Amino acid sequence: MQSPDGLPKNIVLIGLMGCGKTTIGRKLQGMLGYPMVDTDQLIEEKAGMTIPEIFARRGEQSFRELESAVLNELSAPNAPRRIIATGGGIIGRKHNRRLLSSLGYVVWLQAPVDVILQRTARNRDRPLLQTDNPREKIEKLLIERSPLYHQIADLELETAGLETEEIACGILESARYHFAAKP
Ligand SMILES: Nc1ncnc2c1ncn2[C@@H]1O[C@H](COP(=O)(O)OP(=O)(O)O)[C@@H](O)[C@H]1O
Ligand SMILES: O=C(O)C1=C[C@@H](OP(=O)(O)O)[C@@H](O)[C@H](O)C1
Ligand SMILES: [Mg+2]
Repeated sequence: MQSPDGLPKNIVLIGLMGCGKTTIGRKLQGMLGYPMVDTDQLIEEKAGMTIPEIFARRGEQSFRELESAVLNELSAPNAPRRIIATGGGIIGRKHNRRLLSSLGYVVWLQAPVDVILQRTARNRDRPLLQTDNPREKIEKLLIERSPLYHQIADLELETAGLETEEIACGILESARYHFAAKP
């Protein structure tokens, strides 16, 4: 499929909490002029609760079920082109990884643990980090999840020290090159 902006498919943002998926997704929406969706926001709409409320009242497994359901919906045939920001744990399930890969150009946003800690300390809306030792939790998740992010990433991008504008421009340039090489 050809497209005038050189991006025939969705852009999918993956990576650990605090790497900037939601922020960069919004930036790309402003630059590309087509909609961005965030799986976390769709989950909250579906559940009628915030993410901390879902974790507290129903537990993480229930959150993961909702996450998979939302991803299935985004994968419907003939769904419009979008920028898709995901939650950091969406890659845990094999079926989710398969869907994400087929949805489009998958970008793994990265940041060092110190930067993640700094960025995520600004609010309390990430239940997995509401522990006595969030650093330990981030390090553990990074070890567990990095191979899974790597499995499906078309692009791996270090974000520390970069402005959001630079990151978004870098993604667009790489995506266009990717689709030009593999139409
Ligand atoms: N490149 C960046 N430079 C500085 N701060 C950033 C950058 N990307 C994201 N942030 C900040 O980090 C925090 C977490 O970003 P967010 O987009 O919510 O991450 P994610 O969706 O991956 O969890 C936000 O406060 C955001 O403004
Ligand atoms: O890493 C995770 O398992 C999670 C990441 C969060 O999204 P962000 O990565 O956007 O913070 C959110 O989906 C939920 O709190 C669980
Ligand atoms: Mg987010």
